[in-house]
Amino acid sequence: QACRETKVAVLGAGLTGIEAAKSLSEANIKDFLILEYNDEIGGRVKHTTFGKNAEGNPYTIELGANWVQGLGTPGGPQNPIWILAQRYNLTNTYSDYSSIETFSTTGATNFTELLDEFEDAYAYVEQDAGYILTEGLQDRSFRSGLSLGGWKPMHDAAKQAVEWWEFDWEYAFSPDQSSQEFAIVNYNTTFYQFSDGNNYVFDQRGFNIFIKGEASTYLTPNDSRLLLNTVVTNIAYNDSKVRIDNADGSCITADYAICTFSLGVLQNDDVSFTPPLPLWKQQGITTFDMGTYTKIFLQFPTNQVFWDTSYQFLLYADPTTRGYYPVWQSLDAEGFLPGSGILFVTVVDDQSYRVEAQSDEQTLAEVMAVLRTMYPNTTIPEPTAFYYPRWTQEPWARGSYSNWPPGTTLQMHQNLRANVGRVWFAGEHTSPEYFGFLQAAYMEGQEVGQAVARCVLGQCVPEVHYEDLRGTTQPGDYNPANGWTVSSFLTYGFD
Ligand SMILES: Cc1cc2nc3c(=O)[nH]c(=O)nc-3n(C[C@H](O)[C@H](O)[C@H](O)COP(=O)(O)OP(=O)(O)OC[C@H]3O[C@@H](n4cnc5c(N)ncnc54)[C@H](O)[C@@H]3O)c2cc1C
Repeated sequence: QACRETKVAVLGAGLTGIEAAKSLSEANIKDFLILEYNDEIGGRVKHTTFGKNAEGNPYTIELGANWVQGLGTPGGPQNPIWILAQRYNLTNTYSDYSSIETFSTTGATNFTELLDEFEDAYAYVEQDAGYILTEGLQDRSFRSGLSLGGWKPMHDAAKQAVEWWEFDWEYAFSPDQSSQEFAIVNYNTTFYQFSDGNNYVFDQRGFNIFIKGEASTYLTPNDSRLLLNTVVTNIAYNDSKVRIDNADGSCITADYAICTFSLGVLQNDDVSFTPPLPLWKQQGITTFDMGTYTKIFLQFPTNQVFWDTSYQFLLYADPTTRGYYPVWQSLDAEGFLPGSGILFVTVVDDQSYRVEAQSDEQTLAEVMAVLRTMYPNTTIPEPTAFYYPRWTQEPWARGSYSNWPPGTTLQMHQNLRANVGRVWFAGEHTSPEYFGFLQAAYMEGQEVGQAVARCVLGQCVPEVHYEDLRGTTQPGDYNPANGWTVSSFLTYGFD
């Protein structure tokens, strides 16, 4: 069977793929095809309908990305996602992390003073990470830094909850499982460079409207270059061509491919490569971690809302299990969806795997038991709607977003990022600075589109990779060849 031919096959229509094809288009390369597993563009920016409003119509809730993280300051650099959020008029509200009520097994219990204690230790970790980076020292775990900074939660449930809120809730992994150096880099490049604000998006058209908007700047409605419902199964490559085979038996031949599949998809062999990827590339893929972040949504009868709706966040300290239904968010709050009766709780990592493996009924029973512990003297009704996604079970995502384990280097990451001949790789996971965030996908998409456009125009510059890894990164290696574009010590946006 003859394969459909194109110059560039863009694999995946998440933010990275849509930005990559936009860059190709801007370089006047219009001969590309975008192949996408799902029936719409947007990837991990994904919503569903949930519950009912007063008129009986469903609400839209975000299952994946929910915040614009790090906005911008006047005169300072702007987060490109914040610019797009404004361009496409996304409905959003500032998340006020000081609007938090804390709970233990005896109900509301104020332990917010522990937040300051954690932040004192965090200041130590920041400084230590700075030494590691500027002196070319060995990276360690974030836990090691926190302990040296005097933060030792041990068996203190409240401290464990505070640590989870301050760390796991962002990285989807514990401090033990995370790089000290690169967790700080990741925080600084977004929140010190742009600004320390997070705005929660609850646009009823869905957050992915901005990605569709970006696509519409170069794709016509029903553009024949966008192939939805197309599941890639194999990527074959040699010195002159790439061939893509799909589950429906169709195939594409291209001069170049841009693979934007998530780290989880690459790690789980959902897509095979012929020949198998070289060892250095496989090492890059297996070294980094794919996290899972699960939001569990409940809607209660609006006349029986039992929590204090003046708070945005509720933090529960479970006495035995760290990360057991710890952070609750109220959407029934001023500036969000008042009167909605919607509350959601987030779990990550091993707790996510656990709830993914059990039935909705089992999870609901656990969630309700926790709520009844948090509000011991209150009658709590059963919810009228209940829903959560199972991210690791989605063959097109296999988790939520990537993280760097302890002891990592920029060179290890460059092996995850670098092209293998005519196959280029990009996604949130290929950004060494903004990994996990939408801005990572945006910038890496643009970058890879420009790089492949140069190839098509006969000026190809392959990306560097490293056959031998030596365990540390020397200061001069923090350069664009390794994907490093801004200093992680910029402080435009922090007060
Ligand atoms: C639960 C959750 C919460 C998050 N919260 C935030 C947040 O608040 N703020 C923030 O900035 N970021 C957040 N993120 C991260 C953000 O969503 C990602 O960084 C970003 O969407 C990644 O874009 P991408 O294009 O790199 O990957 P993706 O969006 O995964 O795009 C890859 C595309 O490839 C397609 N694909 C995969 N396999 C195949 C195949 N075999 N064949 C064809 N197509 C395939 C997929 O369907 C997908 O559309 C969150 C993510 C999750 C999951």
